[in-house]
This record gives sequence, structure tokens and C-alpha cells, in this order.
Amino acid sequence: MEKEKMRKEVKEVLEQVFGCDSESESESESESESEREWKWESIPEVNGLWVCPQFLSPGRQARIISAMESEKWFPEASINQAMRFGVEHLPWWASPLAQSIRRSVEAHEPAPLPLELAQREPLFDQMIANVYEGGEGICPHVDLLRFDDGIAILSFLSDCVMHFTHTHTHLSVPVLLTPGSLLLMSGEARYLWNHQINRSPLFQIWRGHHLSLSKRISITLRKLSSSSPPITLQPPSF
Ligand SMILES: O=C(O)CCC(=O)C(=O)O
Ligand SMILES: [Fe+2]
Repeated sequence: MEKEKMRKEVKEVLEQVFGCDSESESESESESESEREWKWESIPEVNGLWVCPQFLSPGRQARIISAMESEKWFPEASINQAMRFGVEHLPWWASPLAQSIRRSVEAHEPAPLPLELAQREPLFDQMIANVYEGGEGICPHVDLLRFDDGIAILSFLSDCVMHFTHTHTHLSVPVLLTPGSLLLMSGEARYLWNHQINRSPLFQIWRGHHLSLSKRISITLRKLSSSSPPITLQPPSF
């Protein structure tokens, strides 16, 4: 009974957010994606930083959020981060997602991720999902060196502005991440720029417009570097 109530609630939220629920979508991942024309934008100030604002269709976003709900990625409200290490521990939907990322990179000239990274096997073997309640952020950081170059961030549910700040010049560049967007960072963007989301309880400003902030979920996909030390030696952050 409780389960049925929860299912109904998830369905309602998906309908409100996406105008559809995941089960009413009959298309398969590959069908939905073949309809899409991936438009990539480079961030000119930050070498190696690219965003594809409408990478995931609303239906595909809904299916992923719905899968995360049923897979209990966040079993309690107090849990706002979940990680999976190793291809075999990634959820079933990670592989088609990685395939789409690879195809979207290969389809664009210049490639938004160097092809030697986009064509490695596996493309990703680690996933971290973060939940931000409206206005929460993440402090400035460069992702740990235990992860290889070539990092992807997918955004769901709410807009947010991510700031990239150069570690030497301190030049700061805002980047808008909309629901369904894919951000790729490699090279300088990955190693020489901190990224952060400012904590801002009410709203953020993007090019003079107020963005209202509600719950946001992000999925970061990375590949463990082959020379990395055992997982247990690493602090459980980023
Ligand atoms: O939530 C995001 O968009 C960023 C997450 C992030 O930077 C990380 O997990 O290292
Ligand atoms: Fe990060």
C-alpha cells in the first residue's frame, strides 16, 4: 500500500516536472536519442569545457529519475550523495547513457571530448549522484586525480549556475546548467579550473535573469585512473 502510494507520488512529480511519466514513454533509449539533434556549445574562456543543453529528452530525464527512485539511490532525505564504483556496479541505464555520450561526441566537429578519451573502454566506471535542495551548492574543487581526464556531468530537475575559476589567474566563468544538459570537461577545464555551485538560498542570476532554484539532481560520470590507489585510501568526497 505504502509502495503504491510512493509510486503514485513519483508519477505525479514526473508529470508535473516533465509533463509525462516515464511509463507512458514507449520509445526505447536509442529511438528517443536518434530523434535528437545534439547541439554542443564550447565555453570559449575555458579550454576543454563543453555543454550540450538539451542532451536528454524530457522523457529520458524522467526515466532516469524514476529509475533512481526505484533503485533507492537516496533512501532517506538526509542522504544527498551516492557513489558506485566499477562498471558492474553501475545501474543498467548507465551503459546506454555512456553510449549516447560517446555518439554525441563523435557526431560533432570539433569533438567536445578528445576522441582517445571518448573511445576508451569503458568510457566511465564510476558514478556519483548528488541531490541539492533549492539553493544548496558545492564548494570549489578540482576532481580528484584518482579519476582520469574526461568527466561528464548531467543535470536534472532545476537550473543552476556552475562557476569555473582558474586556479592561477582566478578568472571566473559562469556556466548555465539546465535540466537535461550534459557538461563535459577535459584537459585544462578538468585540471586547471575549479568548479563550484554557489550556495544561494533564494535565487541565482544568469545574464540578468533570476533563476529560481528548486531541488536539483546531478550525475557525474568518471573513469578511475588505472594508477589510482585503492578506493579505501581516498576521502569520501568529490
Ligand atoms: O553537482 C554537480 O553538478 C557537480 C558535482 C561535482 O562537481 C562532483 O561530484 O565532483
Ligand atoms: Fe566536481
